[in-house]
Amino acid sequence: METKITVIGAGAWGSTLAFLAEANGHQVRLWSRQSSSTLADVLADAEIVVSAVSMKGVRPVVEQVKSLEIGKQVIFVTATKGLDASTTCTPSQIWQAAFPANSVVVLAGPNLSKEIQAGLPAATVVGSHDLEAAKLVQTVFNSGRFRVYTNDDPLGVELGGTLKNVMAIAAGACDGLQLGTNAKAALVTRGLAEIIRIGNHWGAKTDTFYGLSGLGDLLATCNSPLSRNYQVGYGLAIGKSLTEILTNLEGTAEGVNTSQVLVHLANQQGISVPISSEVDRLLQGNVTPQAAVNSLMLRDVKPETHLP
Ligand SMILES: NC(=O)C1=CN([C@@H]2O[C@H](COP(=O)(O)OP(=O)(O)OC[C@H]3O[C@@H](n4cnc5c(N)ncnc54)[C@H](O)[C@@H]3O)[C@@H](O)[C@H]2O)C=CC1
Ligand SMILES: O=C(CO)COP(=O)(O)O
Repeated sequence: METKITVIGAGAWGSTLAFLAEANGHQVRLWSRQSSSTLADVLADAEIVVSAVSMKGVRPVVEQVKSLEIGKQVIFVTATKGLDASTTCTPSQIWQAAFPANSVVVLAGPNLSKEIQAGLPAATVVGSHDLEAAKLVQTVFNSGRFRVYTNDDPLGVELGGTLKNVMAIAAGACDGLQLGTNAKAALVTRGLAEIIRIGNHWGAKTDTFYGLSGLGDLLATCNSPLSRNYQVGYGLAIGKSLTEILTNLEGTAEGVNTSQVLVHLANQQGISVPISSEVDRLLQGNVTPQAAVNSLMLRDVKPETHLP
């Protein structure tokens, strides 16, 4: 059945999601700030609204959409991976607060857009408290090149995709410093433990982080030079400045903002986040990449668990 879909945000990810839905025979409208049509035009009679703007655009876009007449049956799908700098909310929390009567679905997974655009196979997760809405979104995007799973823990799906960006910066730095495969494996494994610790504290399920949107996305972005977050860490480790890296970066590296918001929140709430703290210090220019490694290696010894 053909569904009317509007994708907001025509960056790398929004364009890819629009392409995938269109390839499945749906009627897709792609909107960006540069579009000649208004948001009101492209949202008229939309059944599914997909938001793929970067984190800084979420609140302004939500405010614009809120000023329009949106029916309760419209499903919102959020594909942004970040935390709001001023409120620390996740994108789905912002959408749900603005549209309490609508279903909100989170889409996240190991989805480097350039690989998907090149026709390579990938899988993703759609998480929602409304499983019927998640199933509809699953059928809209699922295909032989893009396998879509459902999940009933949207917060876990969203936090997996968001927090791994911080670890991808660390992994890029690890490779930039040429620390080897053992170090990288240790970093990614302890990075997952840190993500689970934070996620549990905020109410997400442990199991979700072992899925595609957690471990899956962590593996993809920590191992691929296509990841913008990885590129940030790599660049810092080979001596580039953050300003220089971000100026030349193709698109958005959400982990830069996420690290800051996350570490601030974790300190307030007493959650132990050693890797994220070193990433944040590195991004702020308060530690060298090698000193950050030393600091992590020389922490007090402890049992192997995701608990603090
Ligand atoms: N590129 C990728 O491989 C993937 C990206 N993501 C996530 O999707 C989000 C977008 O990523 P990309 O498309 O790669 O970034 P991008 O930098 O290519 O595009 C960002 C888009 O957001 C729009 N935007 C920003 N502020 C706005 C505002 N105030 N109003 C309206 N639009 C605004 C920009 O115009 C642009 O179209 C990020 O949160 C990213 O983490 C998720 C999965 C894969
Ligand atoms: O989230 C992504 C892949 O799943 C994209 O990663 P980057 O934002 O680091 O490029």
